[in-house]
Amino acid sequence: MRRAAVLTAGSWGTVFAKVLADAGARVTLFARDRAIADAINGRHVNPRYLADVRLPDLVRATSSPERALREADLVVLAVPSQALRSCLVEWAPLVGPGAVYVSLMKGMEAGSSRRMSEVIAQAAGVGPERIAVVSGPNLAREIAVEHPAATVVASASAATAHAVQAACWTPYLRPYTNADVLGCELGGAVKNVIALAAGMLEGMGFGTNSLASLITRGLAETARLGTALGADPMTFAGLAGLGDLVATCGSPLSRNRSFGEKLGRGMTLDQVLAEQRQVAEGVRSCRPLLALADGLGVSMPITRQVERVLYEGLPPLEAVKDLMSREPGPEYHL
Ligand SMILES: NC(=O)c1ccc[n+]([C@@H]2O[C@H](COP(=O)([O-])OP(=O)(O)OC[C@H]3O[C@@H](n4cnc5c(N)ncnc54)[C@H](O)[C@@H]3O)[C@@H](O)[C@H]2O)c1
Ligand SMILES: O=P(O)(O)OC[C@H](O)CO
Repeated sequence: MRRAAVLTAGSWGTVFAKVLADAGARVTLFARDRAIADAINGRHVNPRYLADVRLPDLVRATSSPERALREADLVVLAVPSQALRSCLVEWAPLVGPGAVYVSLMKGMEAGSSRRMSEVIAQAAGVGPERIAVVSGPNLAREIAVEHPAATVVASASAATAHAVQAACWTPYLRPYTNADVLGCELGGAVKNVIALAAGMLEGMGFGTNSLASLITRGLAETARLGTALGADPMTFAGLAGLGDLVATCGSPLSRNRSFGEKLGRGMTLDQVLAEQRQVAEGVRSCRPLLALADGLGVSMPITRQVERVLYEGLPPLEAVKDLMSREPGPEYHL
């Protein structure tokens, strides 16, 4: 039987712990708040993030990272992307030799523009064969109540990808493998920025044509950056690209979309941040993505406008006007 540690017990970590247990693993979920760990052990619910879904008996919780990581052969990481590096400074020395790291995160590190698998490799000092990334259209709430969905397990090592695939295959979650770690991670990070824009459109009262145009052109700029970095263009037509973009931009369950919707209704960045209880990764990933694009001379006009709304106070309607008034060009250009 596999032994998995999931760090931490936020929305997706808690639901993924359920997935792993439903697929047969013994799971220890690390909750920073001891009251959450006690509730999971006593009542099988996470009262903060998933109060109405019973977690399987195979999920146990602890507020000690050492206890969570002891004997784990899968180390599943679900923290806000900006916190990962400092978490690993504490956690990596507690991880056993040979354990596989699984990233559930969809963000880019501010300052370095590194992807989460790159942060893991660097901060934990492990090779790419010991790292996998799980990404796809996986709104935690829907997976929690077992609505059928698919996802991607990406790793540079086929053996690692297959092992993680087997570890999270349940009747309601169908994992596919992919060797393109870069493309899968970029798809997950950029879709959060595009979902902020989708929310803004909703907040401003625009309709389905606007949303479909945004999703399609958002995918175009994702693929432009990805291929310039060396990703497989096919990845962006898959679950971690188009699939996740459609799910996140279209669902009121998305934190990024909801965040954008508030901006679209006229709230400021600080006002929305003050209300936000869960992470909206696009807010902090926007600039590191643009830094990558600028370094390569890649155009990402939607991401650029989202950044201006977030950090320059540009009214969302002005951002739309700027996007629409650019010189029209061919649909496809690299
Ligand atoms: N929720 C989803 O539907 C979903 C689905 C797929 C991927 N993801 C990705 O998973 C990652 C985690 O998202 P989430 O939904 O679980 O977020 P969340 O906001 O629900 O939970 C974040 C968790 O991280 C912990 N945390 C916050 N700051 C921390 C810090 N400084 N150090 C250590 N732990 C800290 C919190 O205690 C909490 O347990 C994100 O990158 C997100 O994009 C989320
Ligand atoms: O709630 P969001 O916006 O972080 O999106 C959640 C997942 O990434 C959807 O696949």
